[in-house]
Amino acid sequence: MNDKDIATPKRTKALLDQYGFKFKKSLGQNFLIDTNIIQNIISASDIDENTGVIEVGPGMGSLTEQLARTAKKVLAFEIDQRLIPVLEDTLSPYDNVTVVNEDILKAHVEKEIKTHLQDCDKIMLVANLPYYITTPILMNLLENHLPIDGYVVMMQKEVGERLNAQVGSKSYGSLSIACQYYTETERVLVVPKTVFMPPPNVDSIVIKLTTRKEPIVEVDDEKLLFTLSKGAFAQRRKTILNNYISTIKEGKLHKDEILEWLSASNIDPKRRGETLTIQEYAHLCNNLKKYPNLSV
Ligand SMILES: C[S@@+](CC[C@H](N)C(=O)[O-])C[C@H]1O[C@@H](n2cnc3c(N)ncnc32)[C@H](O)[C@@H]1O
Repeated sequence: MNDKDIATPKRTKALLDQYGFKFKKSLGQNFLIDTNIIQNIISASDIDENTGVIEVGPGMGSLTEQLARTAKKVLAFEIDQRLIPVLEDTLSPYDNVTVVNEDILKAHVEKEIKTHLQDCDKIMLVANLPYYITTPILMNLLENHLPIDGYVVMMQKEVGERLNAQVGSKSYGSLSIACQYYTETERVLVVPKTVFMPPPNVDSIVIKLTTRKEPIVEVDDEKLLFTLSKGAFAQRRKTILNNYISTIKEGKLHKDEILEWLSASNIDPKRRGETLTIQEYAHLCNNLKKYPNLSV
């Protein structure tokens, strides 16, 4: 770190003035202005000179420049065309960074990894995410089984708590199940609003997700596992039976079969979705095929 780092109020303001840049709230533009937080993110990421890093939303390059100093290569996706000349300027000292001016939800990420990061031993995704699309970004990358070993990502605190929630807790839901199916999750640090320009309206958290080498549960159909866990939380206060009566096609007609399926999976129909472990959802998922009338 040095006094020319981008992640300081002084340098960030100077860049904003130089480029006449105005933040777009709709793109989740809250830039980091604290080098300590960036250092914490980098340390949690276990990056070394053989690591390839993917960054979503480099902004003006505050995190990117520190990643470029630590990793072998950085591949950054930035949707906002106005930031491209700023990044060309701020990242000019580094020849190991590629900036792709694309929407991360539309980009062909796997192809870009093959083109730019194929000679890296390990690939990490490290980002201060645009909060309005945290879940689609992560789910898209996880569901497509991209070759990413882990993720260290800043997001809205409430969403981070849902990703990392344990069974039975208030934040536990279908997002916790989906994330924990693919990764081991860990809370890194809670971040105050004051380290951003402009400060966001919500608190933030950095979460680390380590991709599992082997799935935590064996299921015949991953999508069905997530559909069933979403269905169980359709109305949090309802029992699992009542939620499945409404989410399963013609569930009212086939209530007895739903009861049979729950019983064959050792699930008490009066339980609520938040009390079921991922192993129990996997049971439900693998048993469903025995009940041809029950489709979701
Ligand atoms: C929270 S800011 C982080 C900026 C910078 N990394 C920092 O920490 O200072 C989110 C960044 O994501 C970019 N962004 C928003 N939506 C995006 C998308 N769909 N694809 C790629 N980048 C996006 C924004 O333009 C912005 O630069």
